[in-house]
Amino acid sequence: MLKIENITKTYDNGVKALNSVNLDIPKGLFGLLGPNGAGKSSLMRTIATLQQPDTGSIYFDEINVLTQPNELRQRLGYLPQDFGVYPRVSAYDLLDHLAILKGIANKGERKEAVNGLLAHTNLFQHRKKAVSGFSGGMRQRFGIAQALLGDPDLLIVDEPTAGLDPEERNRFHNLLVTLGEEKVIILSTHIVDDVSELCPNMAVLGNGQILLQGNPLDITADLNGQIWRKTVSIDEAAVLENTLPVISKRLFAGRTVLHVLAPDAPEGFESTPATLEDVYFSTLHNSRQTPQHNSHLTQAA
Ligand SMILES: Nc1ncnc2c1ncn2[C@@H]1O[C@H](COP(=O)(O)OP(=O)(O)OP(=O)(O)O)[C@@H](O)[C@H]1O
Repeated sequence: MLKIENITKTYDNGVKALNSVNLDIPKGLFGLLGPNGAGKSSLMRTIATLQQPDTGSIYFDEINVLTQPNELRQRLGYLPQDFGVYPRVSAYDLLDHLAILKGIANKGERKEAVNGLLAHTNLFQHRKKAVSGFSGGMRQRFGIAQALLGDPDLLIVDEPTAGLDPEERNRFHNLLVTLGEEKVIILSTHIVDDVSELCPNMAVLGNGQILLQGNPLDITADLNGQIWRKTVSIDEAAVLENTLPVISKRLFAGRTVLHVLAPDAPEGFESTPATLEDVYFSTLHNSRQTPQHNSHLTQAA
């Protein structure tokens, strides 16, 4: 269990990236969802002991993450958002090199670990190819392979599926689900489907604050009966946006589909089942309307 309490971080330029963040993260896949600039990477880097917060504490089981960073690193695997190491050396050699850096000194043990991880991430048949020639999906799977060196029980993956094609994304999801059976995995993303497909627990981070947390099914069910849909022209959408609480606007077959959050149906709108995307957009919408009252949106996990 990872316990995050009252984490706050203001950078030297005055940006308050994290504002009293509290989270309890159990074993399994945990989705941390938020728009660009919400503070996800700041939180991931703090948990990964790469930067210190101004206030607060983080415990992973009995380890005090902020005062015992080396102990945490022994149990941590991290795939950063900008894992940019793609040299012209083979996947096997690069992973072997990273295994040495991770402290796996014994040659036989290292060979077993490296081959095992390449097989686990479906890269064994590509082990002799240069990582620089890998596709986006293969690179991300290689990134996971390096994060899994030393068999960590806390795994942090920051925006891992951005830029992957649907097949690669699916394969990557299946890999995460298998790993989630025995580890705490934090998946930081701005892609709602990543969370709805994978995570039994999640939180929404906006403007450095936890706006909502819980089980995706439960928090989605809470909105049922309050989401209304209408397909309109672009001009009509602009008018309705000024008069109704529109939480999302997306294109479908060249037309605009509006979703509105309201207790009763606005004229011409029909009921539609709530989705996690509705939850996400309505949470962000509400926090923008009343930024000073964000705390009332937080639900118990
Ligand atoms: N080292 C830094 N120095 C100053 N400001 C920073 C630094 N790192 C991040 N920020 C700012 O802190 C805020 C949160 O950024 P962060 O990268 O944590 O968000 P994010 O949710 O991961 O978004 P993204 O997906 O765009 O990276 C942003 O306003 C960003 O510009």
